[in-house]
Amino acid sequence: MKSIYLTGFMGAGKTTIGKALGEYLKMPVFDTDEEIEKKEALTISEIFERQGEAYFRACETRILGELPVEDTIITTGGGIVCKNENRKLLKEQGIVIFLFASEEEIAKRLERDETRPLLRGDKLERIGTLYKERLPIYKQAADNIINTTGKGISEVVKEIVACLNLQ
Ligand SMILES: Nc1ncnc2c1ncn2[C@@H]1O[C@H](COP(=O)(O)OP(=O)(O)OP(=O)(O)O)[C@@H](O)[C@H]1O
Ligand SMILES: O=C(O)C1=C[C@@H](O)[C@@H](O)[C@H](O)C1
Ligand SMILES: [Mg+2]
Repeated sequence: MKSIYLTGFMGAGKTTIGKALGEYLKMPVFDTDEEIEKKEALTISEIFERQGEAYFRACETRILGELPVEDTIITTGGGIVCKNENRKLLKEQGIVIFLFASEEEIAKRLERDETRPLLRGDKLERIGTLYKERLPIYKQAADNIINTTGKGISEVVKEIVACLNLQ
């Protein structure tokens, strides 16, 4: 089977759901953010501060080209779909599942988070701007959309399994 890519906004639950899905399906899971942090030996925030966003985006494209394209779950960074080159790689290499959550739910989930560099400053304003910009891109790049709003992790995992006909 082609690899499964989870996409969506920061806080959509890609990393959390991906790990649970991997356990459920007994499949290996890679998270592009975690892989980049390991490779660079820096946190995402440090990469943004020291090398800038453009460098981080180049790391994302490189890692997409290196991760397995079969029988693997790949949880992506929230901005991976912003580059046309990345959207092409996702479409060619795997099944793309967009984890949707409402803007209000995202704001609630990330209320106390300070790790995401793009949300520094007025967090609600940053979420609002990026959310509106990106929502059509996530939709356009997706093979399947799962609404996670108000749902628990195991419920979302079961919906993904059902939509992939893997049960
Ligand atoms: N379905 C859910 N219900 C409630 N909380 C959730 C759900 N999914 C994730 N969360 C919580 O939201 C927060 C962000 O989740 P997570 O880190 O998995 O998001 P992400 O999509 O990987 O974000 P990023 O794009 O920044 O990597 C975590 O605290 C997680 O526990
Ligand atoms: O939405 C984004 O652009 C980001 C999401 C995170 O997963 C990280 O990749 C980083 O914080 C940038
Ligand atoms: Mg994540």
